[in-house]
Amino acid sequence: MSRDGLGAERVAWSAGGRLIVDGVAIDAPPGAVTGLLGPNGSGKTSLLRLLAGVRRPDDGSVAFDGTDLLRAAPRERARTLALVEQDASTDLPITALDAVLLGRIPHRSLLAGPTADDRAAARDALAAVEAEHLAARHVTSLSGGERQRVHLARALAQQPRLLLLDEPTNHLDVRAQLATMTLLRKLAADGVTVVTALHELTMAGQTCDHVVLLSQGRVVAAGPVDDVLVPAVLEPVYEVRVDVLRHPRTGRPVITCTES
Ligand SMILES: Nc1ncnc2c1ncn2[C@@H]1O[C@H](COP(=O)(O)OP(=O)(O)OP(=O)(O)O)[C@@H](O)[C@H]1O
Repeated sequence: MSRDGLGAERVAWSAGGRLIVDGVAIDAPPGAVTGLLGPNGSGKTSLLRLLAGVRRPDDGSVAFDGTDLLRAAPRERARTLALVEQDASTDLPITALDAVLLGRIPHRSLLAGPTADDRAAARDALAAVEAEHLAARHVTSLSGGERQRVHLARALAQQPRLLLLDEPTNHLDVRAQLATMTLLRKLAADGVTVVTALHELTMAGQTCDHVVLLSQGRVVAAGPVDDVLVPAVLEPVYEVRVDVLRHPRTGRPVITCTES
């Protein structure tokens, strides 16, 4: 496969005797933010873990910039992609700076400690998520939102070409949510391929270029936000009444949901 960005085909994974991810195909181009949407249990987290190589699919292929990610060595994969997991927890008694420095490991020789460049990259990553002030704090003492920023910083320090995120804003206050989505847009503008699971449909409408909508482990719609974030597509999947308004300044979709 030779196209740029992420290309997954026929990805399937079963667990507990059930097909959880059912023949999923995804195309996520570089320079774009692709949103992964779908109701609870539709398979977003499972799919992200398969794409990241945390789990191995039972079937299908996952390629990035023409390289087969499923066959890539773990270190090569860690230099290519970073996954920001939902509610990732760390019980290690390490500081936030040390947690972010973990993101530098794929970039240095196995036995070497962090270099001055690694420390600078880690501090830059903490600054990018407005968490410099947390550098010396133990991660176990951080709030949910603070921890979420540190996990994102760890992924940024990894300097991935493919960034996969699982609901990266679910613990963040409104300002931090907006800052995170602005950061994702900036990373995409710098050429990173960004794929993020989201629950907030309006946030997806304001931030994403493309969206992939999952239901019961299958892709039920994929394409530009204006094609997918429409009542005819969303209502049967979420089983709510959907109205799509236009944001007065951005012109992008604002989605309101009411009980059907
Ligand atoms: N290891 C597992 N064993 C059995 N079932 C699993 C396993 N992992 C996930 N599932 C099931 O697969 C389905 C999809 O789960 P997944 O976490 O991928 O959904 P999701 O779309 O991320 O959901 P949410 O929006 O609630 O985070 C769920 O029904 C879940 O219970």
